[in-house]
Amino acid sequence: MNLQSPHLSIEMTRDIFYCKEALPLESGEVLPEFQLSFTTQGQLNAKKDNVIWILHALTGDANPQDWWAGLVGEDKFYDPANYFIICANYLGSCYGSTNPLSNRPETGKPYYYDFPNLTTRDIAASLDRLRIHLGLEKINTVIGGSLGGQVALEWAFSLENRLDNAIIIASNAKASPWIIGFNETQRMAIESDETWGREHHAAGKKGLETARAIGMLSYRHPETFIQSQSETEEKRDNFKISSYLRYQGQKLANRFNALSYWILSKAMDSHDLGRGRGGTSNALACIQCRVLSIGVDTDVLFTCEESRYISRHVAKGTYREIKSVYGHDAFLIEYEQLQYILQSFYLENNQ
Ligand SMILES: CC(=O)SCCNC(=O)CCNC(=O)[C@H](O)C(C)(C)COP(=O)(O)OP(=O)(O)OC[C@H]1O[C@@H](n2cnc3c(N)ncnc32)[C@H](O)[C@@H]1OP(=O)(O)O
Ligand SMILES: N[C@@H](CCO)C(=O)O
Repeated sequence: MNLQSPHLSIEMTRDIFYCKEALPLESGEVLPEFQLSFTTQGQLNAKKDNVIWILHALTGDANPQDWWAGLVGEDKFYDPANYFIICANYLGSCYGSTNPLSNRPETGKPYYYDFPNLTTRDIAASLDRLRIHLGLEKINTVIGGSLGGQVALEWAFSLENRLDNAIIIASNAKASPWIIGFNETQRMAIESDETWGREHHAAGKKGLETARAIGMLSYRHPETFIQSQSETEEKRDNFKISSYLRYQGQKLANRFNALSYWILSKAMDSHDLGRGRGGTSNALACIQCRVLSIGVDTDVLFTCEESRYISRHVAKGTYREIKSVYGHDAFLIEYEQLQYILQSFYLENNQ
């Protein structure tokens, strides 16, 4: 009797894609070369129709089994036994892809503050280079939340009939002034760090702590904190929420880089699927694949209305909603609802 699980053979592969061809950016600047760190799990099937490409949010990395553990992995909804699952760290991010701390090919020294501004369209274009390198002519699904949803939507537009499904969670077709405002206050916090401007890998680290604390307020909902951070004693100072936000700031600053945060938050701000394409409604109408747009009822950053807008304007759109106390970040937490919504979507479309 063979008691060995077939899943034992499913290992995650970590790799680096080196692109030696220049990448022209929307800003007019050109990246002469770049690298992307990426992971794959599972195998491409004979029909080559089981590619699931996962797109991470602002501070995620190429390992969705880590930050989307309830959805990706053995016996999870996206099980490598059935799918060929790919996730790449974005250009600009500090988890193994070309970012402001990478050496500039022309000088051999880090870019630091000269790293070019990126847009979600540029990030999608860099991912497409990786797709071509891997020889994938067809993608079954691109799926991502927040910044990941913005990049997924851009990529869905340019992939045309090479993509079957785009799943866009807690995201939008164009950054709202509200989102840009939140990101601007976070960049102001980074700028006010006296180390910002220095050519050092830790420049802006203290400012990044404050930036994350501000960001956390927008990633949650007042009710989240009523439930988790309310005081049980009468107090005049040293509130739980204060230590929570300080802790979250330190936790992020210890694992992420302020220059990358700056670049990726700017990419989020400049996101506009309709730029140069006659506006968002025209651009959405050109997307050929099925689009499942998922909102979170308590998301105060990317509103449900922005998610509904996507499904209303694409040719083959579906809207679903997660009910949660967690606000925007519910897409990283509410696995049961996500799984139910995804399962229904694929079943409704006979997949
Ligand atoms: C290499 C890498 O790390 S890859 C990147 C992984 N991360 C990502 O991809 C980003 C996406 N993930 C996230 O944004 C988050 O992890 C989420 C949304 C999924 C969950 O957020 P969390 O911070 O884990 O949850 P939550 O808001 O409940 O905070 C819990 C933490 O706050 C701490 N905490 C809670 N209340 C307080 C308080 N009053 N004072 C101080 N600390 C507190 C808890 O002890 C816990 O600490 P821990 O993270 O060290 O275990
Ligand atoms: N919590 C997310 C940002 C909001 O989508 C992240 O850290 O990537």
